[in-house]
Amino acid sequence: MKGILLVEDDVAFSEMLKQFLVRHQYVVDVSYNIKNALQQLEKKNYDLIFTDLRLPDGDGIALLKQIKKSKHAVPVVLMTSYAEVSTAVQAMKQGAFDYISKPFNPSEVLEVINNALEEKTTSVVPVQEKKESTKLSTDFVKGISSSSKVLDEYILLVAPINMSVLITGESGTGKEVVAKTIHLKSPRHNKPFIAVDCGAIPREIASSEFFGHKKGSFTGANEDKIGHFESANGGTLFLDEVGNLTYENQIQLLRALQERKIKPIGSSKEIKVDIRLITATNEDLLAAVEKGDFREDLYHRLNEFSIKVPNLKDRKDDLILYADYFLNKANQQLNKSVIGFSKDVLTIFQNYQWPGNLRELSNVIKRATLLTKSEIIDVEVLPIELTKVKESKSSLNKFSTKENEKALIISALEEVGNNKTQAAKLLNITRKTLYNKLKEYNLS
Ligand SMILES: Nc1ncnc2c1ncn2[C@@H]1O[C@H](COP(=O)(O)OP(=O)(O)OP(=O)(O)O)[C@@H](O)[C@H]1O
Repeated sequence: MKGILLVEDDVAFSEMLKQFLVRHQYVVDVSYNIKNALQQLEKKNYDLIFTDLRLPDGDGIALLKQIKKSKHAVPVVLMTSYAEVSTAVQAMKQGAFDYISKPFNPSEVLEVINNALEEKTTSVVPVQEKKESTKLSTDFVKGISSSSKVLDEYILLVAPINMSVLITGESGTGKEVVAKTIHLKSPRHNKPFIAVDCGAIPREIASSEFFGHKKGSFTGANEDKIGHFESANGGTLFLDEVGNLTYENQIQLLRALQERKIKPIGSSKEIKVDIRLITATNEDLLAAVEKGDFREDLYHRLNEFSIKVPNLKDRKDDLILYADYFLNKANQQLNKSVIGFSKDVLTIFQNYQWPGNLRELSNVIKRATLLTKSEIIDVEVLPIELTKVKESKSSLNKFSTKENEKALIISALEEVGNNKTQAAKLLNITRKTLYNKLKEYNLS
């Protein structure tokens, strides 16, 4: 029987989930905090870890990082509330297998577990091998749509020039891939490319993360630490989610960029640094400047050249190209040999809005590749949000009276366990519109 470690401090909830998993033939241990979870992991080998994002002595991402550092290649699934989904997406970048939002849908829990366990047994790339590979690769696939062509042109134009580049675009459009490609096409390509997620750094340690510190300079500084600026020296520093920097960090960043020098915390010596800065955001930074949340001088310093990465829904000509690319990648990762997509699947792909952009496409294809038992990916292995949107949309067109709209909203809410965000997605309307309609129809 497969063993699962459940890390969750809500005792009632963890007990309920444990019972559910035990009923499905898993052996389950529960830890209520990170410390205990790490002790458990020392004692026993688990097949899967299910961890809450918020724990009394840290967050699930800290636990994830520790596990990834250790020799156990155990998949980690994060449990989040809906408000934390963007953090969970970041966690997946750090190596989490998947995340699942509370309240849970039982079949979703079992599906995620099956995927994670299957992935563990079919994975063909040993974790160790991945870690040791230091060569940076981007796997940048050039699109064929007109907006992709403009994107490629801009990348080639700016790469050789030492300008700061601000990359904008929705989440999952490929901003980090664009940043790496610029670095690889620049004269700095043999030097480090350091990517930092500004949204994931706790504000108390941000200065030390950027500029480093000396041993003993503050409680917990047990050894000297090199900051990201110094690590990126000679190369490129990529700051993702730059809009999340605190005002204080913005000032420090601006100073470092202007003076081209940094001083680690607790050190009296300044260090010269030569970095090229690339930043990315999915927020409207100009609006943040207008509101006074982001410094205007820093904005101009970062935005010497800007590149907007288009949404997937605006480059539908590229869709099949990327779908094929992600299918090949999934085949390699999962040791499968799926050859393509059914016609219906391609139609659904073309009609879907892809709010999660290329990342969502990649995830959908990976899951479908894993689930499919035939050589062709067909509709039944697509996640519900893709297939239901089609149905809901067509029924929305058929029924335009208020009564039917009300019925449609009720059925969408029932389908997603009353979760408003998911229901709005299903109905293809914004959450705000959904709330307005709930009020209008007295459906609280
Ligand atoms: N041009 C591309 N060629 C191949 N794969 C791509 C391309 N663009 C994006 N991807 C893939 O899509 C996924 C999302 O890309 P990436 O992480 O760069 O997006 P992002 O815009 O930085 O996301 P976020 O805003 O959440 O940080 C990754 O798996 C990436 O490998």
